[in-house]
Amino acid sequence: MTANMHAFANGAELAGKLADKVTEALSAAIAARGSASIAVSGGSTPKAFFQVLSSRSIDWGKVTITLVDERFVPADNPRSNHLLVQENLLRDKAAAAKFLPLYQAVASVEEAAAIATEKTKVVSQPFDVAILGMGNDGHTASFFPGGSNLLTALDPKTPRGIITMEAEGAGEPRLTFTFSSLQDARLLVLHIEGEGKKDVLAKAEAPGEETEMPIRAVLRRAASPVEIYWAP
Ligand SMILES: O=C1O[C@H](COP(=O)(O)O)[C@@H](O)[C@H](O)[C@H]1O
Repeated sequence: MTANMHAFANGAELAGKLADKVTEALSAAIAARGSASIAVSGGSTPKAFFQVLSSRSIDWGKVTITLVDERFVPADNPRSNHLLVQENLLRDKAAAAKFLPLYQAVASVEEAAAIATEKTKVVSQPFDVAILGMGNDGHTASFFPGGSNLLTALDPKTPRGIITMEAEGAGEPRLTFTFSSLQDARLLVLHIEGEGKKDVLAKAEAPGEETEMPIRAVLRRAASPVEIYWAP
C-alpha cells in the first residue's frame, strides 16, 4: 500500500545502509521473540549486500535464512540462488545461521514445492525480513509475466508456502514463495540497482495490469510498507 524510496549514491553505500536496516530488524526480532527469519532473493543484485551483511554482529545462531525463490537446480549449479547465498552470505559471522533451501533433490518441481512448504512452515508466518528483487520484465520473486501459476501465486487467498512457476523468461522451472507469504514481512524491502530498473519501477507504478508486471501486486497490495532501496 505504501512505498518509501531510499536512494543512495552507489551500490556500496546502499549495501551498507541496507545491512544496517536488516541488522536492526533481525536483532529486534531476536529480542522480541528469541529468533529471527529472513527470506532473500537471488539474481545479480544482492551480492554486495550479502557480503556486508555476513560480517554484521547479529546473534546468527538464532537466525533462519531462506530464499524468496529458486530455480529447480541443485546447489552446485551456477544459476542456483542457494549457491549465491552460500558463497556470499553464509560465511563470516553469518555462517552460524540456519539455511532452509527451497530446492529438493526429488523427481518433480511440484514434489519439491510441497516438501519446501512443509520445511519452511516454521518461519514464514510472517517473515521478519523479506528482500525482494525485480527483473527488467517486472517480475519479482518468481512471479513472471505469463507464468504458469501466476494468478495462483498472486492471489491473496492462496496460502503461505511455495508453489511452482514456469515461464518463457524464467529459464528453468522455479520454486517461489506465494504473494501471501511475502507481503506481510515485518520489514519488506525491494532492492533494485541501475537507471534501467528505476525506469522499470516507474512503469510499474503507472496504471496497468498486475499480470503484465507482477511487481505491481507488491507495490499495490502488500500489507507492509515497501521499502525501496535503489542506487544507480
Ligand atoms: O530470477 C531472478 O531475478 C530477480 C532479479 O534478478 P536481478 O539479476 O535482476 O537482480 C531476483 O529477484 C530473483 O530472486 C531471481 O530468482
